[in-house]
Amino acid sequence: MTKTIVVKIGTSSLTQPETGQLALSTIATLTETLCNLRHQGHRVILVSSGAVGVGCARLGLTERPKAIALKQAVAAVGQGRLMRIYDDLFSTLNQPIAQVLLTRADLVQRSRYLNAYNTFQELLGLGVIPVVNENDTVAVEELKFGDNDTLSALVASLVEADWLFLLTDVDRLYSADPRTVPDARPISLISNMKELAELQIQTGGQGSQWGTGGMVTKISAARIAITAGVRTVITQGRFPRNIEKIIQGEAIGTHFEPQPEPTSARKRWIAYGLVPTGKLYLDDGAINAILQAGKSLLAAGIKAVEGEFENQEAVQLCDRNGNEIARGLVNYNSEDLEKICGCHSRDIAGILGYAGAETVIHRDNLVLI
Ligand SMILES: Nc1ncnc2c1ncn2[C@@H]1O[C@H](COP(=O)(O)OP(=O)(O)O)[C@@H](O)[C@H]1O
Ligand SMILES: N[C@@H](CCC(=O)OP(=O)(O)O)C(=O)O
Repeated sequence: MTKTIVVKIGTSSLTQPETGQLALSTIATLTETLCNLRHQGHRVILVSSGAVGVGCARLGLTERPKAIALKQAVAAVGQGRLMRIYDDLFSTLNQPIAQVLLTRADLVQRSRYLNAYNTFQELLGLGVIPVVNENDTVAVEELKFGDNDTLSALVASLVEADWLFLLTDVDRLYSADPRTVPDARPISLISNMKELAELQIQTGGQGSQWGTGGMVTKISAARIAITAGVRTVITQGRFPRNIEKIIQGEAIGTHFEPQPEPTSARKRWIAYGLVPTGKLYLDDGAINAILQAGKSLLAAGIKAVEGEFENQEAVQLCDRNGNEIARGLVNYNSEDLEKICGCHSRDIAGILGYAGAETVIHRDNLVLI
């Protein structure tokens, strides 16, 4: 049966750790593997990091740049070279590819989100393998994916993929960073997010020298993907042929089982496509009503409002300690919400001088995180 498969490869797998030079044999094997998957009839998307790493190698820089403008310039150098290499290898195997560079803003606006969806569908329908990266050269700090783990999960969610493979430089997820904790326990399967929370995995710092997010962004990417019904696997990039073995049922890497009933596409867009612009702190009654009874959020349950936002923007809903429990689209801007928080719905019109919505966030616009 045709499956949609998203494969993300990180800089740590694409380059030699010692020299920063490209790991050509890995890239070639990855290319062959993805072509095999295409021949088996699957729809394939590659999310490839490496623009900054390859740009650095080209320019003789020995460290990942920290200054934003320099990083953006280096990415512009590296992205072209990266695509040339992919195009050479895929063309040798007669496989057409396409470059798709996205920024966060492309997924925030509903019309652009749907446009991106349509473009992916066309490319996949044409038998093309889209090669996706963040458009690092133009991305502005406030509207960035920041790491390609998140980007790949959002792409997998957008196209409703069956599989997301996060290829990295460790063979799987461990209870702690195996580089610093040698007796860390390997984890093969995570059946749901509650189980993940109970495992209390330590993720340490930033990841490898050239990587961006480390393990923490892979775990949050897995969370986004499984909510969309995408089975997610963290496995080693050095052995791309394992992708085929995993699809055939071999227990390699760490598997995150997809949520049995995926959240609807619109709610996923609210939860992960949009960038929240404020926070609402809720009392225990409101938290219960949302979590247990699936109710809408009323002004009476809001203890405090943080940030500046307009009506219909996305906000985070938090407990008293600031832990996020849900996201939603607000029916009031932050200024009005400050005035009515803690108040009964019947008093809103009197306080604001107009009859607004009865709910602050209607349950159709509210998603549990
Ligand atoms: N709990 C953990 N299990 C496995 N690896 C971990 C864990 N915590 C941190 N890491 C580190 O995450 C690194 C991979 O992240 P990163 O360097 O960002 O890779 P990539 O470039 O593939 O995105 C590993 O090299 C490992 O040292
Ligand atoms: N967009 C950046 C990669 C960002 C990123 O997430 O890198 P990595 O942690 O190596 O997957 C680049 O192409 O260099």
